[in-house]
Parts: sequence; structure tokens; C-alpha cells
Amino acid sequence: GLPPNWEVRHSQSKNLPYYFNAAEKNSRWEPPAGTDTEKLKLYMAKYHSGSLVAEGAQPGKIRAAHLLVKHKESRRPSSWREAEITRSKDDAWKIIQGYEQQIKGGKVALGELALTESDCSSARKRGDLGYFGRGDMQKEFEDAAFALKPGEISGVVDTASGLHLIERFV
Ligand SMILES: N=C(N)NCCC[C@H](NC(=O)[C@@H]1CCC/C1=C\[C@H](COP(=O)(O)O)NC(=O)[C@@H](N)Cc1ccccc1)C(N)=O
Repeated sequence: GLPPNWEVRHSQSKNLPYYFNAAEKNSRWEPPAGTDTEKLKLYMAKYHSGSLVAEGAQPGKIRAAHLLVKHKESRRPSSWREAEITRSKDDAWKIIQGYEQQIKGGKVALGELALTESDCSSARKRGDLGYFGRGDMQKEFEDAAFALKPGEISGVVDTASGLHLIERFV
């Protein structure tokens, strides 16, 4: 709800709601102090029902998380977990295949494992890479990610960074 005398109006030109005070005859873009923002968010969601897309989604972009296991042949054999990564590529394969079995066996979520095991800085965000489009990631990663349906998890993807498992969200 809004404080007394305030109402939400709609700006056709900007296709955005604005706040109008009938008593003071002034208007503003941001909600006046004392607005119950929880209800406001609900109102916004209802108001835009259907037209409100997930924040940040743009056509052609997807959102995914990954778990990266680097090895000594990685283009940058270092990470927040390990200053110098010396495991062999073979060992990295065994490790990430174990993770794949745990994840696809429903034992643990990819994001949960990424938190502690991923050699990418996105580990602290459970591997979440945010939205990205074609051209942002290395080709093998991009092709694998875009081939997934939302909610699906890839097999092991081999890039110059290392070995990845990818979970596509959107
Ligand atoms: N959102 C974007 N556009 N960020 C730029 C991505 C650059 C891109 N990266 C890759 O293709 C691989 C696959 C995913 C992560 C990644 C590699 C590396 C780890 O490997 P390394 O580079 O040490 O070899 N992690 C990153 O880049 C991180 N900034 C990803 C990230 C971390 C936190 C929040 C968001 C994104 C590339 N073209 O090299």
C-alpha cells in the first residue's frame, strides 16, 4: 500500500508505473517513503503479469551454472581452490565423472558441489554464470550449454579451461 493521497499511475510513454500525489499535485518515479514494497512488488508482478520476464533475460541469452575441474593442461592451471593445479587431465576426468554420477544420481545438486569443488570463481555463486549469449563462452562450452533444455545437466564438456558439467536454468 501507499501512504495517503498517493496513487500509482501509468506512464504510457515509458510504459512504467509512477507515483502521483493528488493533494500535492506532484509525481515521482520511485515509490514514496512508507510504501509497503512487498505489496508493491506483488502489485507490479500482477500488473505486468505475463509481460514480466525473469530479470536480465534477453532474447538469445541463456542462464546456466557450471562445475569446473581444472588440470595441469588447463589454460590457467590455478584457481581460488588451488594456487597451482597439478592433477593430470586423466585424474580430472575421473574426478568430474564421479561428480556427474553423484549429481545425476540425485545425491547432490550441481550448485552444492560447485560451491566447494569448482575451479571457477563462479563457485561462490554455486557455479551460476548469469545470462550469456552466443559468442561469450568458449565454443565447446557454448554449444553444450545451448544444446541443453532448461533444467538439464550436460555430460563432461572439455574446454581449454578444463572439464565442466553444465546445468542450464533458462
Ligand atoms: N559471463 C561472461 N561472459 N564471462 C566471461 C566468460 C569468459 C569465457 N569463459 C568460458 O568460456 C569458460 C566457461 C564458463 C567459465 C569459463 C572460464 C573461466 C574459468 O576458467 P579460466 O578462465 O581460468 O580458464 N571462468 C570465467 O570466465 C568466469 N569469469 C566466469 C564467471 C565467474 C563468476 C561470475 C560470472 C562468470 C571465455 N570466453 O573464456
